[in-house]
Amino acid sequence: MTTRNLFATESVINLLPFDGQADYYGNVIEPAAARRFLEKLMAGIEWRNDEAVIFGRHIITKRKVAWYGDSDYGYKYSGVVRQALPWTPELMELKGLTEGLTGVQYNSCLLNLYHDGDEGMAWHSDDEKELQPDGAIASLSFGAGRRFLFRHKESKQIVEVMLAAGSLLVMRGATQDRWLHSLPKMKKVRLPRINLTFRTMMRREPEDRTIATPRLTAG
Ligand SMILES: O=C(O)CCC(=O)C(=O)O
Ligand SMILES: [Fe+2]
Repeated sequence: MTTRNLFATESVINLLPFDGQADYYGNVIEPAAARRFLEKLMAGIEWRNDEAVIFGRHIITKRKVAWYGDSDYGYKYSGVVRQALPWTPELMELKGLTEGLTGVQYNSCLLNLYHDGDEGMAWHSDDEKELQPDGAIASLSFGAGRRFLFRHKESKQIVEVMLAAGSLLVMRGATQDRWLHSLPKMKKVRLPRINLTFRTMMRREPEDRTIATPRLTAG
């Protein structure tokens, strides 16, 4: 598939005014290739509803998720340990592209499927202890353009970006420590969006190979 590998780094913009770095690379995948990736990911990923027990209630989200990674990762969620699924060819290709652009190696990918604008993700930080501290989290978007917000934990300052199909956003350094982020609902959006977040998990002992999934949130 055609991807734009040569990318002018001067067109990368850090969206955050302080306390972190959120590099928006804009579109790194041509529109036609981004559409093909969307179709392949829609059909080829083992999507499942996110679920958890919160305050004793069993919650199932409309949003779907999937977890892929190097062979030996698992994560524990609601008392259930799930294994990372092995990389698909599309995910390997996108991982390679992302690694080339960001200069970081990733060992896992959390995928989100928002069927339409009624689904989103509430404020959170990706600061699970199993993630490499201050490690980069690289987010590729396909399908419907959606708003993505940052909110500073102390000043409450908001930063907004529109995540277009084929675009790359990389959160680095102190970003998770100092800022929350969210994907607000957009009622007018009727088309699906798929988001891939490449992450680096820390290696753990075999009996303790667990990671946390992102918080269960709206959508
Ligand atoms: O869908 C997005 O762009 C955000 C996903 C996200 O924040 C996450 O999976 O932790
Ligand atoms: Fe996140």
